[in-house]
Amino acid sequence: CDTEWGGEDMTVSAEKSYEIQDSGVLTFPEGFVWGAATAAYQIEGAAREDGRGPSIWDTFSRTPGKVHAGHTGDVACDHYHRYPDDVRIMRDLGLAAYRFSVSWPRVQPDGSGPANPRGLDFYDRLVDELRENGITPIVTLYHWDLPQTLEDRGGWTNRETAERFAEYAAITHARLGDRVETWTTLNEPWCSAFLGYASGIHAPGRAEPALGFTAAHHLLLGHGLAVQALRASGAGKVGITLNLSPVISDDAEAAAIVDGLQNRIFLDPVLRGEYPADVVEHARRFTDWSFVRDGDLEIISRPTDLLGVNYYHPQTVAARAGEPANPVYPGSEGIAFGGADAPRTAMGWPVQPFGLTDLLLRLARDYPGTPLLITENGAAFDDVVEDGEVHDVGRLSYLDGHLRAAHAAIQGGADLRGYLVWSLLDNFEWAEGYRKRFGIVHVDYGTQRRTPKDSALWYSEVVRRNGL
Ligand SMILES: OC[C@@H]1[C@@H](O)[C@H](O)[C@@H](O)c2[nH]c(CCc3ccccc3)c[n+]21
Repeated sequence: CDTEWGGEDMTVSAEKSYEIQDSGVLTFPEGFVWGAATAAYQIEGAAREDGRGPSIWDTFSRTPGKVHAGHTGDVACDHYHRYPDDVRIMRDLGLAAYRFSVSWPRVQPDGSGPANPRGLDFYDRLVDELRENGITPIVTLYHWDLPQTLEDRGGWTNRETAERFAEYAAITHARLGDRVETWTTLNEPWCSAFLGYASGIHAPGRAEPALGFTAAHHLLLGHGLAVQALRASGAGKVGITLNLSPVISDDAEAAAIVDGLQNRIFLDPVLRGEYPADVVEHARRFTDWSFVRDGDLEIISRPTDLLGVNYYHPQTVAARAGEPANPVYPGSEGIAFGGADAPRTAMGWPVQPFGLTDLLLRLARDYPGTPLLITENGAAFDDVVEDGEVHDVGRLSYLDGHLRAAHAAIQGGADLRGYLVWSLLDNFEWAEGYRKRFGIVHVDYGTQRRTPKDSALWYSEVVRRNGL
């Protein structure tokens, strides 16, 4: 594959530097962590129960036209009440770990001030249920459900939100830290900033390119302040989860712009303590970066113990004169997106497992010393329940290919510690609502019946064997 990286000469040789083994037995390292991932707003429901306050996704999903068919997270998978059943499914599948997010508006309904004890009580119950079933909890503190009250004050475009986030982190760790060892601060700040504030595609639905950069910085500052708060509270392992995509292009300049806006704008501040110079320059037409204050980058780059990697597919781009900017990549005029020659998932995303190997090897090369954890990888396909079974061959094949790609990266020297499939359950897929299913377990939203799909049964075998 001819993958171009941005910045220094990152061209991966045209010849692959690795081989994805597509047959035979593959064994993962001893202690490799196998699990699944979800997020609060996507599965919990109970949107107004036990004192939970409104989040920007409660507001956004009620805004006409923003979410498919006006779907909301009011009920979702009713996980708030059905979590014992869901934990039992994970136990029966033999999963070792479960990544879930804590709902900030459950813990602090207005995003600040004293904790709502009943909100924390739910996570107490969940963590205890997981540990009683031999499953390690991995907590995401922020998976997009910002308390609406904070958005009313500017949300992530307001620096104070970063400070509120650190307070929320401290409160949550104080309650759960004796039983939760692994914490990630943010899930995908790129989505929060560039889907939420630059393009309006996600909550809070603001569409001003400049705000994407301001929000990105305050999200990163919130990450750094939360890391400080977690360390002060005695946290074990702390990290951040980023959605990262290798960029495939014949045009090095287009590749560098997209790689910078998607990947390096977050990787470099967190792992190198600086914004990439080419991105700073590129964004000058939108922002003067005056929101960056002395000392911010030192806070943002506080040492962490792991990097959560969410990978779904590469970005294929080409230079094309006259192409309008892609709103989630401010300043991308003249760059055409898409065009990968590959099978597609139900999201229209290309199935290109080699992109995961390329990504992991690039991280190992450019950001050495940071243990990696695949915190999300998975696929949506249109599933059908037939006689109580779901033969999701497309998803099973996607997962098989990506596990082989992950194994190739480990063989190539990547320090990959685990893999968490997205997602345990079919759930609320943001702007797509419930029409896109990523779960290895099917959810009938009318009855709330769970049905492990063929991919779940296959994955359970992979976990048992620690390999393919
Ligand atoms: O779209 C599948 C999953 C979401 O359900 C997760 O909540 C989120 O963490 C997540 N990130 C990505 C890649 C970035 C992306 C997210 C949403 C829409 C388009 C791209 C895919 N996913």
